[in-house]
Amino acid sequence: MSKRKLSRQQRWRIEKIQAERAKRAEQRDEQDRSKLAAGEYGPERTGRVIAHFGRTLDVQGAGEEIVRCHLRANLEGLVTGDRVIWRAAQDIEGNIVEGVVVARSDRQNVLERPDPRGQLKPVAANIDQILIVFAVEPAPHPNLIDRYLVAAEATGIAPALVLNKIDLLPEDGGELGELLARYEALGYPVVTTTTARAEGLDALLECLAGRTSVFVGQSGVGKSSLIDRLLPDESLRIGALSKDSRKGTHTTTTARLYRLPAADDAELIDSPGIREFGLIHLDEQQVTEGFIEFRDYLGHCRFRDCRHRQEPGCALLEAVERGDIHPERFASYRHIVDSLNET
Ligand SMILES: Nc1nc2c(ncn2[C@@H]2O[C@H](COP(=O)(O)OP(=O)(O)OP(=O)(O)O)[C@@H](O)[C@H]2O)c(=O)[nH]1
Ligand SMILES: [Zn+2]
Repeated sequence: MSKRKLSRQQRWRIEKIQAERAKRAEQRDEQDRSKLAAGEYGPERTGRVIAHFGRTLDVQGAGEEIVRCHLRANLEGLVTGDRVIWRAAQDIEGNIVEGVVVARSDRQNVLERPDPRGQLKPVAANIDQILIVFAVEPAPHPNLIDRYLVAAEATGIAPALVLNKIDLLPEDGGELGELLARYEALGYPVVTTTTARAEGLDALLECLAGRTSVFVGQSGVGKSSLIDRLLPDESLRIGALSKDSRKGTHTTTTARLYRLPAADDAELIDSPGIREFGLIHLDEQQVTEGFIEFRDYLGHCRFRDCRHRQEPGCALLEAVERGDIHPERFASYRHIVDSLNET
């Protein structure tokens, strides 16, 4: 009895909070509308979302300025990396004090991850490449690299492989050298790095230049260390935050975009959610198409519904037989497909 009463009370409270929140949003939107109508906001400008906190965003304009903006009520689901149209409010001296985002530009692509209820939610947009980081220690399992590659291929964002901790690599390159050569032969860019030497990041900087990248990869491979080295200047990182967002830094786990002026305006988007990206759920077709060297053969099996297991006339099995598809990649494909049914 008392339990029911309590839950009704709780429900009432939740409804009340939601109603208040909606009312506040409506009021702010009303204010924005009248300010926009009164010309209190300046002309439309383009910008990029570099961090977001609910309905509040940090937007970087064409210059270096970062402006705390809020959203028009009709705009939902903006994420870090989105390109937006915004308008600035200025104080009497002409300094931009805040802004309002009025529209979102079309996305080139979007990275998604499941929320706690298992529904896919966007976490970042307009990314040029996914850097899959692995290391000499802990040694990578080829399956895991393939899994990341498949997940990257499914997003349509170009993957590249980064082998870190090459200071721990034996002189002859060992097995990893062979593994890298295999991925290079498939056409994937491969970069080797170390945070232990001054010049260890040169190749990485080159690969980052002029583009927007995200780092993904298993724990302990050195993603944080690489990012620390790329953004050595603390102020550069904090520079990505406008004044009041600094207070709330630890309360947000959303993605953040960093600019690296030293590398031809390379951009990095980082967040714990993105780092776990390889572990998203995929279906069998996505996995099959995610092995890029299979693409030439798909559709050429004798049976249209071929599962590429032991069917006669399977174009993939024949390609493995001929040595056109590496047996380890094929084994890895099997392994990943089989694991789909376990989750
Ligand atoms: N020898 C060597 N060690 C490195 C290198 N880069 C990073 N490490 C070490 O590897 C360990 C893990 O590095 P992190 O940067 O925390 O790894 P991470 O990928 O960010 O891990 P998560 O935060 O768990 O995702 C640390 O002890 C680093 O000091 C490297 O190039 N060479
Ligand atoms: Zn087949």
